[in-house]
Amino acid sequence: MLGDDVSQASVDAAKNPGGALIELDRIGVEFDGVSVLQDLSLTIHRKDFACVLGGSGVGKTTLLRVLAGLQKISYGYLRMKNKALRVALVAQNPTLLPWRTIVSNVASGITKEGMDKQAKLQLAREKLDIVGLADKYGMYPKELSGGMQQRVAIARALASEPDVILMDEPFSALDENLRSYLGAFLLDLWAREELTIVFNTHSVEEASVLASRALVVTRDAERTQINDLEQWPGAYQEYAVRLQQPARDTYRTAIAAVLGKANVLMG
Ligand SMILES: Nc1ncnc2c1ncn2[C@@H]1O[C@H](COP(=O)(O)OP(=O)(O)OP(=O)(O)O)[C@@H](O)[C@H]1O
Repeated sequence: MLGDDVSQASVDAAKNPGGALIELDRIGVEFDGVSVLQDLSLTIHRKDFACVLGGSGVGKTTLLRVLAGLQKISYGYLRMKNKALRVALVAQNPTLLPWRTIVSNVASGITKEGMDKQAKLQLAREKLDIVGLADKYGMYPKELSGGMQQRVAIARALASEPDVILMDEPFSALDENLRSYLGAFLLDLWAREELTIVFNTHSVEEASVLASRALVVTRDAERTQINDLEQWPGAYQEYAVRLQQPARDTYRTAIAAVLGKANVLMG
């Protein structure tokens, strides 16, 4: 039994060596007096790959917008690890500028002050290399497939060198094969670059593969709750089994074999 805040804090620190980056403390969001999020608490830790599941309209996008600082909260507290914490958002559809080349689109995501154009383009090329589009710098969005365009959007998010990347159903508009491929790709990137990701999805399958933490949002008349999927009874339970480490490791080994980077994923 934990008697005080200090012992709770030390348990949390041991469980989450990455430390808390963003904390929502009993927050609420109302639109014209209608509650969308109520009394919701959530902590995002460094190196989380947190997948957020929940029915349509439960408030997942609103939650991401709160974490991104784009949506004002009506009450409660939002705490960031520090004022300089950077957050990037990747939307469901890659909103690239059609008249700009890929590298220029990625460079447009760079927020660091004092960088000249050449330095920005160099950084953009590096990010495109990371997402496997080194040979596409000079192309235009319409010349790329949907999956490639979404990788450009990910590169643009990476270019802002964010502490947290928020992704709102980023692969849901893509076909099943591409979706699996990009899921594997993102998992590899997360491990390699030590990213912190919050990822909204409708797919329990997708969450059970990607998540280091899978969260389920539910709401009743008084509260919006967000719980770890492992603790969630009922419909999600059968999937929770897949989140257990041996199954995840097996899956990752398979992905790693495909990507030829077993050492990275399993390291
Ligand atoms: N700007 C807004 N003004 C008024 N109501 C809004 C606004 N944005 C969202 N809502 C309402 O808030 C609720 C939650 O919307 P949100 O998009 O966050 O849900 P969601 O879980 O992401 O849904 P989906 O999975 O279908 O994308 C919905 O009822 C929506 O109509």
